[in-house]
Amino acid sequence: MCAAQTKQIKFYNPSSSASSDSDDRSDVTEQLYVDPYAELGSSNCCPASPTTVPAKASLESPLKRSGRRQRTTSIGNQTTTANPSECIIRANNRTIYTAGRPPWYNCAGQQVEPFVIGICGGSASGKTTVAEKIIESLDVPWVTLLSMDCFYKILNEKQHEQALINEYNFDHPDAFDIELLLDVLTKLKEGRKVEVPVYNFVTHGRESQTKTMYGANVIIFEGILTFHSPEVLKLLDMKIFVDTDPDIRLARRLKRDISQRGRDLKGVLKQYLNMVKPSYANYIAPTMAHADIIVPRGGENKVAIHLIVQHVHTQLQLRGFKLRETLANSYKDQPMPHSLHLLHPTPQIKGLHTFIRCRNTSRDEFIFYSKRLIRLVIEYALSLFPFKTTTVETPQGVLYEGKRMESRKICGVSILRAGETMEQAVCDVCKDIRIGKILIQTNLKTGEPELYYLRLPKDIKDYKVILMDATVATGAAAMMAIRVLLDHDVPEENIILASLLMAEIGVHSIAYAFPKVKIVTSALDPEINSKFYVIPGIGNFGDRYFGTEPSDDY
Ligand SMILES: Nc1ncnc2c1ncn2[C@@H]1O[C@H](COP(=O)(O)OP(=O)(O)O)[C@@H](O)[C@H]1O
Ligand SMILES: Nc1ccn([C@@H]2O[C@H](COP(=O)(O)O)[C@@H](O)[C@H]2O)c(=O)n1
Repeated sequence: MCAAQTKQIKFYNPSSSASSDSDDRSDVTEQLYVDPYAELGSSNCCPASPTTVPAKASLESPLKRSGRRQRTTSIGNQTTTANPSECIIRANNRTIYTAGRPPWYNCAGQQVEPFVIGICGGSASGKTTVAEKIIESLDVPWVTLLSMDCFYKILNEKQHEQALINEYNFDHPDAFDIELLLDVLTKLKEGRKVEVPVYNFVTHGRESQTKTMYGANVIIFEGILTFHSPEVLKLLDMKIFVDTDPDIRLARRLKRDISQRGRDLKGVLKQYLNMVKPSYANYIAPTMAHADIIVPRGGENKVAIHLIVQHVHTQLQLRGFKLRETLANSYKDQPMPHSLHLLHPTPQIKGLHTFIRCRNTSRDEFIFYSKRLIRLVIEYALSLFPFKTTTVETPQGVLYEGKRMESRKICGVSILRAGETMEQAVCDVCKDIRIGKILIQTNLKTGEPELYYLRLPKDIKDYKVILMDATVATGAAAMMAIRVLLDHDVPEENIILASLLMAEIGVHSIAYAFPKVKIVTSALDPEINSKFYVIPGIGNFGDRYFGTEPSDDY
């Protein structure tokens, strides 16, 4: 194939490889993650499926079922997806699969601003290579690489003809759609969703599809004129200029443009001498003055990369990334929030808890008594939705003043896998309910929750949502799920979090970050242990319910 090279946004998540207990990931050493909402199938709703899928299937199947675990092609040293809508899964010649997205908000549930690094330098100076080296050494989850090339303007017919004979100046600032670029970068910095154009160097045009992208912990923005616009400069937290000898740049460019961008020797030289070289002198080299760091020799300059990485780590530390740990150590001895709705601890409720908490309870009994409790929790949750007064006539011809739920648009969203055990109850009590699923797993290396899979009704913002998880410890996973719902425009006050058992700390964390979310549970436990299990607790609810081997000691 003539390398129809598209430079596009890339998503990196190198840290989560160790965490994954799903999929055949023995060869996973570095993972890339694509926008969870757009890429992992947020648009479709699965019909109400009151299933209790066995644990392993439940964990493995979402990615496989969605058919998104696909290979990519590697062009030159670039990583490109065969189809831009697929996940990017190859880097450094190692096969990788989609991974989870770590928290993108702080303990208060607010978005944390990403750290934005701008990399500037002449064409083929090694900007992309430096960016990739930084990402490799950073070992930080959720890093995004965005190229300025995505923002080349769409050419008119005349300009396109000029481009084909190497007479269009792609190195002039006017060649870029700065307005769009500013809009995208600003939104990304705010953690908002953006559509980024995908550029094709062979056709000199944009691909028909765009790439959906959300904010990240670190965004690297690279391009020949990244320091040209004063507005863009203001968005950059760190500015790096890659300074490589012009002869080396020309040699690399010749090789690359001929092998990857469908050019010939004569054309590359003509474009270089008439436009690339003068533009470098006029517009690119002068912006070196804005740089915080100048990196001679590009990607091979290990000392410079090391210093950059150290600085980024310090900055990330300041932004606060240890969410679960922070949550676990907050809110000690605080009064319980008003948003908490605890089932009255009647002897019956206590009796059910006694069964499910006892370590000797058989699996059959555990399921039976859990289901009874779950049903009570769900009924209680439903009672918190708004009701209106209504009058009906009884068979005796007498009027009865009753209540009806104001809206029948209810959606149950389970946090997989334990939350899935609550779907049956919600389907039993709500006719025509929609069901969504969110798979969040803990990264065993970082201890943080990570978002792996998402399936929500397209119009979820119009629904009242019962978010279900069997147990809540620090509240980190529930917070992530709530954040996802908010990002899908579900009003906070329309969310009820329903859980069998919660740790007090988890209730505080959720209530502090999302005070309008109602929290319903059948029991509150006072503590969590160092592994973030609720104490006294029920053990690992998923393992006991699905009969799987304990995934960890608790
Ligand atoms: N230090 C290096 N030694 C040899 N080749 C390099 C080096 N850095 C980059 N290259 C090659 O030069 C070309 C341009 O590098 P790239 O990082 O894509 O530059 P830019 O993003 O500035 O255009 C690529 O083909 C890349 O493999
Ligand atoms: N249709 C196009 C668009 C851009 N170019 C050249 O690409 C260079 C920027 O990309 P780098 O990866 O080298 O930074 C720039 O110098 C343009 O001349 C092109 O040839 N055709």
